[in-house]
Amino acid sequence: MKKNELYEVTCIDDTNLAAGVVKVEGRAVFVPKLLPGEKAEIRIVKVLKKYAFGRIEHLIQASPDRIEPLCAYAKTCGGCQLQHLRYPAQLAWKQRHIEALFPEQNVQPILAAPSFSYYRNKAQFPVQIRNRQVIMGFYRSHSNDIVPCDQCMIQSEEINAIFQVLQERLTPEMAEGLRHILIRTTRTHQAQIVFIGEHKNHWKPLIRTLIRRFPAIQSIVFNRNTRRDNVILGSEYEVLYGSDSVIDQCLGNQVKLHFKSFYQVNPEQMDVLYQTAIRMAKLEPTMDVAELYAGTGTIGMAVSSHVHHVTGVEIVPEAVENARQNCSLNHIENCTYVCEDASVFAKRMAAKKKRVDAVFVDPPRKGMTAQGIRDIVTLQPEQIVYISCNPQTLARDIKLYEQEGYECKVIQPVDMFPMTLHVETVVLMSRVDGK
Ligand SMILES: C[S@@+](CC[C@H](N)C(=O)[O-])C[C@H]1O[C@@H](n2cnc3c(N)ncnc32)[C@H](O)[C@@H]1O
Repeated sequence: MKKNELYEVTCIDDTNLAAGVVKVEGRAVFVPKLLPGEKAEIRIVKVLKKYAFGRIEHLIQASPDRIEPLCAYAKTCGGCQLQHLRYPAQLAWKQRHIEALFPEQNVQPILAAPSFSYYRNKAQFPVQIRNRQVIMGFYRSHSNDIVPCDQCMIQSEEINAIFQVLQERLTPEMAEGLRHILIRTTRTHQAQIVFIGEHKNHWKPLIRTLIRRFPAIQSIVFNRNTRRDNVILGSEYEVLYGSDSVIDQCLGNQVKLHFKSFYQVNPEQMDVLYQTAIRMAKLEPTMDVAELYAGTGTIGMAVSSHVHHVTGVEIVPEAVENARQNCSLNHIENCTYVCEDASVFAKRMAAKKKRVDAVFVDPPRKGMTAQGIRDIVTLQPEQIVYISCNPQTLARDIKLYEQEGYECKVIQPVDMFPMTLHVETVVLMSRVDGK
């Protein structure tokens, strides 16, 4: 097999990155977006020792699950990977991949999102200047090239509208030193814009236009980031209009959100996710609960009415401040928030012999460390509810919990991210008796 050769193939399987798998001369070839059962002519683009990569030249026989993507940029933009699949087929794809990762477990049918377009409340647009022109959009897959686009079909309509004005008005002088523009919108019709870059520019006329056109804007911030890595936000910032936060609503609670605080990106499915987690845990009014990786306290606040006390732990100081403010905004008196590493907190609580009946953990994509899991286990909670946005790290971590004396009762996938490969999963684990 050589680069550039053409082959007629039938797709026999697919990977968790939505690449079809075909066999050519006994060797596996991975072909992005080719679906199982499809016949296609493919061109070999890269040959390695044990496998190769190809791309679809033309489809000979398309799957009934295939559709023409709704988004004009689906072929070039790396943001969505499943636009070529009907929504029910996207759900089936996610279900199949989760079941393959957890073959022995009780995996429930995935909870579908009520809408598969315009659902996201936060976008981070990279900004570059090319040939004296400002380029904004999303990254091409596996690249730092920006695919310029004037709208995104998974971002909220408000984000698209603000983005369009920024595209019209942002001159190369204004964009000099800028790296990203973050836009966040809320269900309460508030909006926030964060200009992220090395230095401020003359943005006053642009800001005047934005706030005149969009009364929803409550917060415009400049965030200085001079780092050379791919971390988007820097530490220093200056409020240019309004405040550094917006206020949203989640399950009847007001949620103050600093621009540095994490918040779920699909608000409708956020409610479903948290309700699922609360329903799974058998909560009782006498229970003391820990909420690890708490963000702005959204889970803890929703849990608080079912239990005696919630202690939340979060490492980002602004999010901890939000969690505390959110409890006062909502007159919740049985939640306490601590700014600390989750596993240091667990170790400290175990040393104090603090009783914890149930633990909610919701770590970032990289999941937990083995030591973090051992530290949580030293608290010996009856139940652990693990919320994860990365099934691979979740599968790894569940094995560690099982080795530490917990059993996995139920796994509930929730589709938080239609059109993309990503999926959120809630798992209930309980302590095996006698350990
Ligand atoms: C996936 S978010 C979940 C936040 C929150 N539960 C929610 O649903 O909005 C993970 C959170 O963990 C926090 N975090 C990351 N590393 C941490 C650590 N070592 N200890 C405590 N919190 C951490 C992040 O700042 C982020 O707020």
